[in-house]
Formats: sequence, C-alpha cells, structure tokens
Amino acid sequence: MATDYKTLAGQEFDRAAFESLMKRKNFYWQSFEPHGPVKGLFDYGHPLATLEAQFLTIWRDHFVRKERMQELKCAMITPYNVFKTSGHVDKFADFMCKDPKTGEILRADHLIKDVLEARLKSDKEARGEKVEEAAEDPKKKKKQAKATKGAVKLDDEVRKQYEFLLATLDDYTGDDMGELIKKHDIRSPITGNEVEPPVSVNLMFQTQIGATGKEPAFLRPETAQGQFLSFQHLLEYNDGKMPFASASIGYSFRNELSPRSGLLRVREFLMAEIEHYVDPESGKQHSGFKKVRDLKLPLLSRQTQSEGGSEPTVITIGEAVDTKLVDNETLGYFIARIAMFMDKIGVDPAKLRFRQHMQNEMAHYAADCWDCELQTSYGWVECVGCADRSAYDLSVHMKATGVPLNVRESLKEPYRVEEWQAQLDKKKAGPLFKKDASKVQAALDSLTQDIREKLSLSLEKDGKVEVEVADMEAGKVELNKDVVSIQKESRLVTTREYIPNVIEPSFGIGRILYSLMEHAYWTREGDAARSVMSFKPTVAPIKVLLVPLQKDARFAPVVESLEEQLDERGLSYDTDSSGVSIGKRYSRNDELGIPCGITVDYQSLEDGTFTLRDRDTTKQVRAKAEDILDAVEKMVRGRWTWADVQAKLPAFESKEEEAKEE
Ligand SMILES: Nc1ncnc2c1ncn2[C@@H]1O[C@H](COP(=O)(O)OP(=O)(O)OP(=O)(O)O)[C@@H](O)[C@H]1O
Repeated sequence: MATDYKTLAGQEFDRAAFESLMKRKNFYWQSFEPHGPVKGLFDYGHPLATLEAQFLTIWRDHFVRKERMQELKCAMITPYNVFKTSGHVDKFADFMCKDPKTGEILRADHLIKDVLEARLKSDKEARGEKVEEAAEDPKKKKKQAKATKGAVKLDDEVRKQYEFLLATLDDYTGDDMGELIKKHDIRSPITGNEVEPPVSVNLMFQTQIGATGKEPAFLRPETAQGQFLSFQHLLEYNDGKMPFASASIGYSFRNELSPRSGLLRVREFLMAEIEHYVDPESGKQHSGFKKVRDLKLPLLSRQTQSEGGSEPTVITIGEAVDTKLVDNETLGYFIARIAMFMDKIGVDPAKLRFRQHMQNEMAHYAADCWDCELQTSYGWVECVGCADRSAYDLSVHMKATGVPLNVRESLKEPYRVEEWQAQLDKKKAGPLFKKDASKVQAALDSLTQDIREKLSLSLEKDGKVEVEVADMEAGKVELNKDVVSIQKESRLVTTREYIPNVIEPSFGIGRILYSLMEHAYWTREGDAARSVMSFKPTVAPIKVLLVPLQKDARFAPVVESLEEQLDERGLSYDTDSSGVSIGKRYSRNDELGIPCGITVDYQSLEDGTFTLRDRDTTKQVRAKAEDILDAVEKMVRGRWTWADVQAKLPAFESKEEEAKEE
C-alpha cells in the first residue's frame, strides 16, 4: 500500500528511483539472471558486499567482543532428528491458500493483508482523501485494482473492522484466517478467483546426507539449533560458569511461499544469532542492565495492538522492565543493546520501534518476545527477533538424546533428601535394549517423584511397569522387576542441576542492510537526479574519494602518494580521474555513499594542502595531508563527526568548485 514514508531529508520516497540507483551502482541483483531470475535469491555487488562486511565487523565488536561471547561456526546441513526434536519438522510452517483454477500459491496472511489494504486504499480514494503513492510495480497495481473491484466505498463500521484486522493479523491461527477469508470474500488479487482454505506448508529445504537416501537432512532455517547442541562444549570452555552467551553468524535457508519485497523476504540469508544462557532462578537479572536502564525506546505493547493501536509508547527500558511490560532484565538489556547497535550503524531512530509479539504469534514455550522493526517503503519490517525461549530447546534435545545439556553447580551447603530412584540394571538392560538402553534410563530420569512413586507401587503389585521412551520406535517399553528397581533412597545433595533458559536476539542481516540503505537514501534539493546515500563513515563501503581537479600529469604522483598513505592506514578509496567536471564526479560517487572526498588541486602542488569535502553538506576544509587523513581516520573509526572536523580544520570555500557542484 502507498505509505507516508519519507527520506531522511523529508522528501517523498521514490522507490523506482531508489531501485534504479541500486541497480546502476551494482548494490544487488537477482541471482543467475542469464538463466532467468529465481525468486528470493540475490547476489550482492561490491558496495553491498562491503557494507555487509563493515556491518559484521561492528556487530562482532558491539556484541561478541564487548559482551565476551563465544563465537561459533556451526554446520548448515542438519540431520532430520535435530529438527524433528526442536519441533521444526512439525511446526516451522506458514499457511498458504491455493487458487484452485490456476494452481497459484498465496501466503494466507499476505493475501489478507494485500486485499484489505487495497480495499482501504480504494475507500480512501472514493472518499476523496489523498492517497500518497509509493512507487509500485505495474503488476502489483493491476493486482490491487482487481482486488478492490466492487469495494470502492466502505461503511464506517467495515473500515474500522479492516483496520482492526490488519493491526491484529499476527495473532491469527490458520483456522482464524480461513474464516476471515470466507467472511470478507477475500479472493486471489491476481485472478479474482476464490481460494482454498489455508493449509500449513513447511518452509525447510529438505536434502539427504550421502547417496543412499537413508539419512534425511535439512538446510537449517536458523543457526540456533547448532549452538544449543554445542552447549556442553561452550559451558566447559567457560569453566562451567553461568551466565554466558554464544553467537553465530551464518546462512539460513527458508523455502518462502511468496518471496517478495526485494531483499526483505528471500530464500537464503545471513543471520547473526545470540544465545544467552541464564539460570532461571536468578530472576534473569543482567549485570549490565543498570548501564542501559535510562535508555528511552519506542515500545509497541501487545495490549496496544490488541486494541487495534499501532503507536508505540516511548519509555525507558528500566521502566518497561520494572512494570513487567518487558518480562525480565536480560531481555530488556538485549532490547537496549539492539537499539544502540542500530544507532551505531546509522539506522534512522525515527524509523525504529520494538513490537511485542501477540500471544498466538509467539512460540508456545516463549516467555516474551519483542521484534525490532524498521520502517521502510514497504511498511514496518521485522529485522531482529528478541525472544525468551525459556528452557525449551535444551530440554527437548536432552530428553531425546539422553545427553546432558544442563548445568551442574556444586552447592556451598550440601543437604540430604529422601527420593524415589528409578535405576536400570545395566547388565540386564544392555543386552535387552542395546543402543536404546541410555534412552530408557533418560526416560526414567525425567520422571517426576510422584510418577516414580506410583510406578514403584505398580512394580510391587504387577511385577512390571510400562514407561514411555521418546525416539524409540515402539514409543514405550515394559520393564520387569529384574531390569528396573524403583525405591526410596536417602541421598546427599552436593550439586544443583538445572537447564538454562535462553534469551535469543536473532538478526536478519539482509533486512537490516536493505532498511539501512532506504534510510540513507535522499536526493539533493532541486535536482532529483542527484541521489545521495548518506552512510555513516563507519559503515560506508568505500571511505574516501580521491579527485584530481583536472586531467594534468602533474597531479599523478601526488594522487599516488595519497593512495599509498591511505593504504598504510587501511582506508578504502576510489580514485576518479575521469575527464568529467569535478561536481559530476562528486555527485556520481555520492550515490555510492563515499563520505569523504579529497581533492588534489593546483594549490596542493604548491603547498601540499588538500581539501576535504563532506558528502552530506558538500562543505570543505583545507589542510596538510596528514591532518586531512587523521580527520578521515577518526571519522571512519567513529571518533569524530564532520562537525569535529570543521571545528579543528580551517574551512575552505572555492568559488570555482562551488559552481561546479551546482
Ligand atoms: N525470508 C527471509 N528473508 C530475509 N530475512 C529473514 C527471512 N526470514 C527471517 N528473516 C530474518 O531473520 C530474523 C529472525 O527470524 P525469525 O524466525 O524470527 O523471523 P520470522 O518471524 O519467521 O520472520 P517473518 O515473520 O517476517 O517471516 C528476522 O527478524 C528477519 O530479520
């Protein structure tokens, strides 16, 4: 739908012009183009690949180094059992509707959203209200025109209902969406045909390990499970101390039903995920929270959304945790750190909010979940999910494998307890259950005291008991008195065992980069053709543009010397020695977002001074090479802004160059 989305200079955002710049400057394109583009797969050209590399350096510094996390690199091809256990095989799915006449597949929530938004837009037009038009491709416009057919003006009541449905759509189950589609006569926007009721479709790419087909596997749809299954290695490396965090940057794969919106919904994407392991009995406090508690953030609560509202409330994260709006300190700490990171890389703070998940949107085991959303010309987009996953993942893997994925802590004051113990006789159980013996013992270990007591009575009475065992083909085993003993024993407790809870910030890097590029884009006043990408010097793909004033052989050794000095400082640069006017050269490199321009002119030949131009203001200073390069380096390291440069180095105004910038 058309949005009131504006550039950072307050202009209408022209998506067609933005996309043309992305193409012209080789930021990204669809993969394998010569064979015909494949939806949801993209290649990054040098500017975007370099932007991503800068992003990752800052991300590692902000999270991994600062928080002393353990960085991991886990395998992407994942055996079937891992995702069966984690619940992905059964639940990692979206709802889709089929157009029975054409066979076209439509994602149910997207279908509802597109059609209702189109009807609201058409209603707005019918009532004579201005609809601000975001650039949209003609195909989509045609689709929307079809979808709005016959729905020109809406009753006030219906309009309110649609607005409420759109605000709460994330809370709908597949059945809810099916009813909604029927009730509001939602049809395929492409053909106008009625669609079949939503069915759940798994999003994982399936493959196999080896040639026999006996070992099914998946390409991972998130990096998290590899981290959880490495928990014992991580804990050991951390000398058994809690809390701590692991982090992993790597590719994930999702067979999205309807990839769309460019880089925002793709089938292969880079993620950066943190798993912070915490003792559930610690109240999930975080030692760093006091440093961030005064940070004000726009928080859109579940309550506001359930009332149909979409305006976040700006409060400190301290207040949000104190009032239990955000469940705990650790979750609050990461929400704050995510906001600080976004600020560091240059995300527009006015286009950032945190949205709490609706009850049905959240996984059943999650304690609380907030998405960091960035506003783009496509609307608000989830870019980082920040969830309290409780002890779910470690517990299910521990139960299924029998391998301890928990923490054992020595108690300062040991104590004695009377407990029901259920123990297999190893000598007899081994030959009986072979490789499954450890699963049977794990099943016994996971029984509660109450159940053990009941089983002991049955064992006494019937001489045998039946026990459910996960992951065994039969699903349960019968154990007789010879094989198992269940009795009350007194035990000295010297350790405490618990399964940590996990707070997980999960970053989709492509989505953040795309949003960042939209946030950085604007056009110079008076000339829509002169687009600028205002990347912060810290993330800009190329840091310096070297421009000799004219084609004159005397400039060559000076430019060469500057290039060597930039190399020594590890600063990336481009040299534009083409014959076009200096203003044009600046302009076309502003489109790449190069923050600093150093000009070599005739005065440089005489006194060794150079001008340094700021991309955003086009203002210049003049100084010796060393001072100029020091200033550039400080900006690139994030220590100085252009205002600092202006305060320290003399301003320079060149009538000739100003004229050429015009
Ligand atoms: N298809 C995709 N393309 C690009 N990035 C994605 C995609 N799916 C997820 N992400 C990114 O991964 C992050 C974490 O994934 P998560 O599973 O929480 O997303 P999700 O809730 O499934 O996203 P959505 O509801 O938009 O499909 C998201 O915040 C997003 O930035």
